[in-house]
Amino acid sequence: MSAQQLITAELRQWIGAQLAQGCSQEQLLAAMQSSGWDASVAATALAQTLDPSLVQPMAAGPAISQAVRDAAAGSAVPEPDLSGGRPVIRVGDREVRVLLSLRHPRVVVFGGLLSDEECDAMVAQSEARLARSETVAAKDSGSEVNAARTSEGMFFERGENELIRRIEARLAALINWPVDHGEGLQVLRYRPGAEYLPHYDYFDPGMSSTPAILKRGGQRVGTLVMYLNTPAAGGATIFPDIGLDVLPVKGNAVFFSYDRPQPQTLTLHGGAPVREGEKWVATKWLRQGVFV
Ligand SMILES: O=C(O)CCC(=O)C(=O)O
Ligand SMILES: [Fe+2]
Repeated sequence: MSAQQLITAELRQWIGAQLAQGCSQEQLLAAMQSSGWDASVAATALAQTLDPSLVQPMAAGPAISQAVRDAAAGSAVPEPDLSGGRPVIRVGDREVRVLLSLRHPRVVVFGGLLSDEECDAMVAQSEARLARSETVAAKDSGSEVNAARTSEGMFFERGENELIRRIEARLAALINWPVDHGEGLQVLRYRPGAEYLPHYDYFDPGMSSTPAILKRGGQRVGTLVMYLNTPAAGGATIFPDIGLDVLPVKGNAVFFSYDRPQPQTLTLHGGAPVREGEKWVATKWLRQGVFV
């Protein structure tokens, strides 16, 4: 059955009544989803109720919030140009290998994105700052303690130094997404036993903190996790919905994108426990707009 067949006049009337009673667009979407409506059908029904002239959910209507439009239509996302079918993409001075390409969810594994020297330099530059962040976290009665993530992390400022600028320019060319739409690179160090439990990288539309976060560049729509070393054992980046494990190999990277902040993107992922040695990654998160 098509989405339009499901969206009856009665459904739109009911949505209208909920809105009239003061229910927010986001609350209504969440309520419809939890009672079994497909997220994009629910968002389309809501968009059409708010603006009955809508033929396509993409059409802009002044009364429709950005979150609802994204849920209905899907956002633009970063995407490497693999159209030539070549196993190697030239970005600037570097040849990056395409090791795996999956359409849904959109996942691409790259080989040789970073040189060994670039990986070592990022580890060296972040190590001192990780040590400092440990001290802060310990003093500050655990505000940074997150049981789901047992790694330690730090952020580079975007464009912070020559190395970071060079890598950011390469990533932007690789996935066709402007440098200024990216957050600063985050480096994580996992010691043996450390892991990152499965999560989504987009901001949960139902959380009260999300609207303020979205003001700084919109939703996250893509992630690139770069491996700065090769752990002796364990530490794969896992995608439980699709049973994919990406083994960390120094200089390689896994990219994935998500056009809406919803589980149907199948982008649930985590870092499996490191069994032996350390694991170092640098993550670049891509936003819809300019990240400030
Ligand atoms: O460490 C990994 O493999 C995953 C990291 C991750 O999910 C993130 O940085 O958002
Ligand atoms: Fe993540």
